[in-house]
Amino acid sequence: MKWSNTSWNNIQSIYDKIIEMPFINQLANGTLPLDQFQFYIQQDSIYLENFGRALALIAARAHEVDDVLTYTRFAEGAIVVENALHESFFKEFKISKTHDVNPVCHHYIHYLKSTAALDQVEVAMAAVLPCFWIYKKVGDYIYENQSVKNNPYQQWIETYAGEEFGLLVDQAINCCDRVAETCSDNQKELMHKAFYTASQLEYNFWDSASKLKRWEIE
Ligand SMILES: Cc1ncc(CN)c(N)n1
Repeated sequence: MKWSNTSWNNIQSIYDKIIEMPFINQLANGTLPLDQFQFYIQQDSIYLENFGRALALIAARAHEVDDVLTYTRFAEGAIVVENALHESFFKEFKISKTHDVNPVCHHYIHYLKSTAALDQVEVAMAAVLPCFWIYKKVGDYIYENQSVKNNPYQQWIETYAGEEFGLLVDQAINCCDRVAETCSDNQKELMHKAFYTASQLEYNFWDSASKLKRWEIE
């Protein structure tokens, strides 16, 4: 079995919980409270910049030149393309920029950057994979189960359900499968663990937005 199939099987229960989350269901039917979406986009904008930095670190450390280019493009995509979408959300939903990073976003971005800087590069590739793959699956799930017209969050849905994003996701999955072939069983296990941890963080990221979760002490 491919590394990616085993890894997805390991996180299937997390994914099942994600698509049952009120945040995801309300995003799908357009009823997500505005303050939750605003909070999510504020944190996600911080997340994307740092996700881009983690991807650039992976690019610098990749063994194959093709992977250097691929992860450089991923980094550019996270900062330029996805963040451009956020810029339009900032205007449309009257969101103000913030530098206040909430606890989950803080944990997630520092987990990705430290993994990208210090762990084996194959493990870092596995750690960033849920950011692609889970968003694609969630985007597709929402797109296929849409029941409303004029959903205010339609642009978000179309970004992640779109073909363009799907091609990037396939590249990220294929890269992990290819590098996993060069790894020992122990290293592959570390890749699985990184994929699992980042998937837990994806769940927690949405959960923290639905609870508008800030630091207990500010
Ligand atoms: C937290 C998070 N994870 C993933 C994505 C999709 N790149 C995102 N925008 N935000």
